[in-house]
Amino acid sequence: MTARILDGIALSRTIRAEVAERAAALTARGTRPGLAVILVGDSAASAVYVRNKIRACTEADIHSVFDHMPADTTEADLLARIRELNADPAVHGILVQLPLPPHIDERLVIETIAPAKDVDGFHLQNAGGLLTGTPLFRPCTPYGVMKLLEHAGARLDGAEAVIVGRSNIVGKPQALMLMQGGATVTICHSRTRDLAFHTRRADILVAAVGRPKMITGDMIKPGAIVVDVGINRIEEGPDAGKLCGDVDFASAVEVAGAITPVPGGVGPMTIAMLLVNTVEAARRFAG
Ligand SMILES: Nc1nc2c(c(=O)[nH]1)N[C@@H](CN(C=O)c1ccc(C(=O)N[C@@H](CCC(=O)O)C(=O)O)cc1)CN2
Ligand SMILES: [Mg+2]
Repeated sequence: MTARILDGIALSRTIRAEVAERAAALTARGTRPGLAVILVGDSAASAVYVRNKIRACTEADIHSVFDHMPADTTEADLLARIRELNADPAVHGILVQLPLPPHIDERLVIETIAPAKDVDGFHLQNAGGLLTGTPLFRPCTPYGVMKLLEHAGARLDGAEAVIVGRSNIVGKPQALMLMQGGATVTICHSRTRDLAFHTRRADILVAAVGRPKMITGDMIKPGAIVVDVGINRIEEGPDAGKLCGDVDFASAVEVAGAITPVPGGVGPMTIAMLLVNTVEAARRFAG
């Protein structure tokens, strides 16, 4: 049996159209939603993601401010810019593209963003809010995964969910969201013994480990929903330059019940949920 493909491009389009309607309604009431995006340095991948975020804002008629700062920007200058944006009433969401150059303390940068404008959901107040069930904003990638699962009709209550990866921006918040949805959650990581033992038990398997094609079909329970968060560029061979996920799609698609592709799965949802959070920030600002 071949798995159903969970199309993140189609769902993200629907969500972005809804966001555009909400943004227009807020603008008509005097608050045009605004997002500030800061990119530090010259990473080609980050530049693509940031460009796509700005384009998505334009399409939804959300005001955007883009600051491209040089790679040698000092931490103090970056923090000063964030403080300016914190005070700017035309900006409701602030996003600093990660990763940052190594001389800048990522945690300090995130903690400098006003929690009410932290549309990435990375600030400690939002991370703590997610832990207790009341965040202002949820991190966009795991939030997008939840929307994909909802759209796929996935039953979370009582399901075995296994996440491979324990990052602050995907693995950990994903675990909390799935647990709050009623799933029994296991988080696997680089020190997990017998990874396949865990992944084969998963009704819902989320791969967010950053290792190309690491999850193969034999590691998947027949009929499982497989969500691939990985975005890896293939370095060599006939597919050099193409993207692949953390899941070996060719073998996984023969076993899973449903699966997200890479590209075209979780990635577009990340951007859609950023717009959702931005409009929500503006709605709260407008009261
Ligand atoms: N401040 C943040 N930094 C980073 C985040 C984040 O949510 N906030 N997440 C990732 C990168 N990311 C968003 O910033 C992101 C990555 C990939 C995609 C995407 O749409 N991918 C496409 C393929 C795009 C391509 O061709 O390269 C897909 O999967 O179809 C969107 C957002 C790290 N940094
Ligand atoms: Mg650093």
